[in-house]
Amino acid sequence: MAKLSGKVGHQILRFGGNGAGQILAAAAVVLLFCLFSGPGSALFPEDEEEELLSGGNGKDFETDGGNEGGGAPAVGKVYPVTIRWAGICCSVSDKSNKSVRFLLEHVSGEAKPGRLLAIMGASGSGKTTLLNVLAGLLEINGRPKSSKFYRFAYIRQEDIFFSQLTVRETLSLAAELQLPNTSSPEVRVEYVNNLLSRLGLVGCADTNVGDAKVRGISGGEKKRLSLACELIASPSVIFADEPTTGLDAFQAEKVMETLRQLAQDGHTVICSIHQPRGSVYYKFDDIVLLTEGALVYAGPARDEPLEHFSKFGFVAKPRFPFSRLLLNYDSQLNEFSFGHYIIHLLNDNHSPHDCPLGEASWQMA
Ligand SMILES: Nc1ncnc2c1ncn2[C@@H]1O[C@H](COP(=O)(O)OP(=O)(O)OP(=O)(O)O)[C@@H](O)[C@H]1O
Repeated sequence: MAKLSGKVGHQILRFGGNGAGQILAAAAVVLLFCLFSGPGSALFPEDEEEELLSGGNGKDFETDGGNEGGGAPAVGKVYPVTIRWAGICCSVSDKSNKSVRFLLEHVSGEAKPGRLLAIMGASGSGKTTLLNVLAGLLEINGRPKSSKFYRFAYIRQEDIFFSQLTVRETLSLAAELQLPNTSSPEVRVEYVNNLLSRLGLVGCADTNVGDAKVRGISGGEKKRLSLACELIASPSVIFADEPTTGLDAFQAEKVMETLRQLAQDGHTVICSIHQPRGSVYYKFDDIVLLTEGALVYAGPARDEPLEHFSKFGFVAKPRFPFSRLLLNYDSQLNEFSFGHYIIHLLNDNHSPHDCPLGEASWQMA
């Protein structure tokens, strides 16, 4: 069984001030970019990790494709990577080590290149925990976090930028630090222009990023700028933790459309999401549904989960054309979001502990 070793991640740092302080702050930002934003996400094979991690149920975490020849892949080239996981467990113990709480129990699934996978479930169901396990930020089945055979990007809920740089300056700085020294300034400028265009950031390219005090670009633009900075390292896999949190419907849809586009460009994209609107939900290719750390569905998105659950006698009614299946639970109308729909099913008939491998274990009482 896994022990949750705590989250490993980038630090959140803010800089401000004027004059010399500003220059020092900018220098600090450059240094921090080197430390935290460089091709740091790009991890390459270590001999001891060539053997795939193995748990009680056999292989529990496995990747196909990637950088098989070893060494860094060429900049700009995205190597297709499939990630499969089975029997993932994750637990935390209290300080005295007397009681153990399972955050994930025997969770399985698959993420493929060219497809956008959403990890869905109610608040506290284990979405971020699973994302962190898959991204190698937590221990897996009691073993230290694994090295990856491929480049990956992790987009956090909080966006970390130097507020007084423009979008173009932010990307140029990231490109300066991440592209090989051999690339000429002209190549880097063209690279940045391409990224601005690909991520829909041309219109705000010369706007300051801004912060809570000084208005800058919108939340959705910040999220797309985060993606743009990460894309410089040509990640095979993109992890995004709740990428639509805090965004209005329009911006949320634009961010998800960008992620869908990146999947179509060959990246394997995995995001966690709490309660997507119908218009966002229909961008997903695959979903993993969790409740209380247990898997209740892993497979194609769209109408297939509904068909799956209808086999067990559960039917969700549409309310709006663009948000069917995906509403908050409304006891008067008896309509459910996916998360609540599944919790209802579990509470009535099962405990999550009866659900080791999703589909196979689902039987109506
Ligand atoms: N380091 C930790 N120590 C103890 N409990 C933890 C730890 N990390 C997560 N948890 C607990 O595990 C459960 C799942 O957390 P997680 O953040 O994965 O949920 P989530 O589905 O992403 O929720 P949300 O949608 O609210 O972000 C929660 O009850 C949380 O309190």
